[in-house]
Amino acid sequence: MIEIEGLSKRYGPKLAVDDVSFTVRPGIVTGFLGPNGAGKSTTMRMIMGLDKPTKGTALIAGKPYARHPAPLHEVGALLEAKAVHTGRTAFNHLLALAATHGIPKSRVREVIAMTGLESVANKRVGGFSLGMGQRLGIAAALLGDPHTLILDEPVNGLDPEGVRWVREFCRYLASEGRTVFISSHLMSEMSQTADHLIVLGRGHVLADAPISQVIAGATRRAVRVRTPNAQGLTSALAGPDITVTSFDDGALEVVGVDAARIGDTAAAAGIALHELTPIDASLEEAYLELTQDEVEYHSEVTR
Ligand SMILES: Nc1ncnc2c1ncn2[C@@H]1O[C@H](COP(=O)(O)OP(=O)(O)OP(=O)(O)O)[C@@H](O)[C@H]1O
Repeated sequence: MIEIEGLSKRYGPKLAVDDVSFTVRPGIVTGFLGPNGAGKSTTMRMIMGLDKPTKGTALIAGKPYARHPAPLHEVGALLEAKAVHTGRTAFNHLLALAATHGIPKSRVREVIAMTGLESVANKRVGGFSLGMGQRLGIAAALLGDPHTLILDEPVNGLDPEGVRWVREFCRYLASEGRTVFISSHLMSEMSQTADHLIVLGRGHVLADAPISQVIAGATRRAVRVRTPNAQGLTSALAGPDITVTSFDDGALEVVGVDAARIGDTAAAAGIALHELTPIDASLEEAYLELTQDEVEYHSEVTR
């Protein structure tokens, strides 16, 4: 379990993390989602004791990282995934890490098997593909058999097979009862991996809920309507927070009222309907809607 309470981090004039509170529970995968620069890595670094909070606390199993006598057994992390440039073999790289933490050689073999690295265990890490490097990073995070796993953008840059492996492995680790906390800036990725989502934007928590709820809450529900009396229907529907947009092909898109109410309103006004179709925004649109005001750098439209 990870408990974050009133956590803030200031870098000079920049408040990278602003009074953030949430809990990451065991047994499920919790996704940490937000646009670039939202403060995800900074939060994860504070949890791991690598950055000092300006305010607030980040506890793992009830204690700050540094207060755990054997932190590797409590939490394993893959932060800022980058290739390990070393001439060592994967096995020796893990063995060196294990030795400095009093972890037996048998555990090195175990994590190599768990992460599917057997065939490359005796190859030099320097020549690893990004996908193999990620597996190695995850193997290192698992060395101490920790209850909590923190992975920062674990699928960034991976091919589809690598993405699927990380996704399935995270779900497996959670099914063993571990706390699994993974960050991403892609909603589509999280929607297939996480059970619960914490969405961050400009250092603030924008959502903290089961994934289905976040999607439902952020989804802009529109209804496509066709009628021979578009003008009549538009006036009959008029109301605060209801927008009706007409398209060249004669269709109307209504936002702010559901299909049933549109049908009832049309029937009451004696207006025929030729189409009444609810349209859900895509996942990515739902996420963009949630974070649109919170993106640090909007891309400039150039003409
Ligand atoms: N060491 C630092 N010094 C100054 N500013 C920093 C430092 N680390 C992060 N920041 C700033 O804090 C903000 C949050 O950065 P952070 O890396 O935590 O975001 P993120 O959500 O992880 O984004 P990304 O997906 O791009 O890594 C950004 O504006 C970043 O520029």
